[in-house]
Amino acid sequence: MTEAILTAEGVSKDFPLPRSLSDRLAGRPARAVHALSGVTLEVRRGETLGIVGESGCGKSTLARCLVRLHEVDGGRVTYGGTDVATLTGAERRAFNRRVQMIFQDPYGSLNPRMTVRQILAEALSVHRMVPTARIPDRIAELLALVRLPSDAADRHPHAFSGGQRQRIGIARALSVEPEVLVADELVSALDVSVQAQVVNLLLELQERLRLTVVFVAHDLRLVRHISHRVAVMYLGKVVEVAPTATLFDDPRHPYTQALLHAAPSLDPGSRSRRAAARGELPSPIAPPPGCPFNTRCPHAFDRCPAEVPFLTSRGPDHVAACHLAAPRFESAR
Ligand SMILES: Nc1ncnc2c1ncn2[C@@H]1O[C@H](COP(=O)(O)OP(=O)(O)OP(=O)(O)O)[C@@H](O)[C@H]1O
Repeated sequence: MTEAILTAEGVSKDFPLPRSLSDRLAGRPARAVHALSGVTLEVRRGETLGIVGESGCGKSTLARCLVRLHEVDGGRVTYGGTDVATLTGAERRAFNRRVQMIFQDPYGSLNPRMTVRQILAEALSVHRMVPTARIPDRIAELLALVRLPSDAADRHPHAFSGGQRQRIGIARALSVEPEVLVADELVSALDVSVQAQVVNLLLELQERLRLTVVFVAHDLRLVRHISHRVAVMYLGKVVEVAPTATLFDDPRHPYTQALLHAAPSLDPGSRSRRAAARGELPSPIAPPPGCPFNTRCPHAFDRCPAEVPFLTSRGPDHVAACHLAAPRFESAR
């Protein structure tokens, strides 16, 4: 089995809510959005790990914790076995270089006043990736790597289409020779035809450069196409992780089953999305006790609201957090 390069171990992240005057006068305690509650997940060297789940389940928060854009409130994130919260100075800079995030919105992350050459030169110089004299050649190599023409270097981001801007974002991330790319909804804002091109480019780069990729998306078709393994999140928790084919052919968690059932048809023109399960998604401010899915689960029984299910083995490399047919005495992960 491949080594874990990046891990979340019991990671929790809360976002405190502003306390109103009436709350304070009434002595009501401060409340918070529990975006992540005890998330445990490993990212293995050289794999593409897909992370899926309904809007608001904590995918982006987890991605940001993995690259340390958020500090965690509980648990820890490790990189190469070291708690990333303990990294300072040169070690922190090395982590920032080796673990890169690519964002959904290239408008927001590419400086509109800089040319592509300036954007890439800045990334190359900040981390002193190549001698100054080598920068022009390296920029040409990076543009070729993401299949942009060499004259792209002297244009500004607004001169490009959405898909091309995402290629610039990928080139910038690759300029610092990362080990891990965390892509958060990389292609959600793009047209379906362009999505496939950018995802196929990422797939090719992942294999060619032996990158480790965390691919956060709500589009199950894309996740299935690109991922070696898939983690399913619900209300701030990971509820199932399995190799891609296993997850899609033999989902064990009732939430995963509902999510796959509700997925839009494989017709690429169809972007319709149904709710993944009956009933309302509970508020992450007050998640239900026990299994987070118990209020919507068609199989819930008395143990479900009473006891939090841990991830337990369901087959080779396959875990799910569900009391149904869960081996009772298996150790919690
Ligand atoms: N900076 C923040 N401040 C307050 N609440 C936040 C913040 N970031 C996320 N949240 C809340 O945390 C919860 C999880 O959000 P997150 O964006 O991680 O989910 P997501 O699965 O990525 O959703 P989406 O697919 O819509 O991006 C949501 O209830 C969200 O409103």
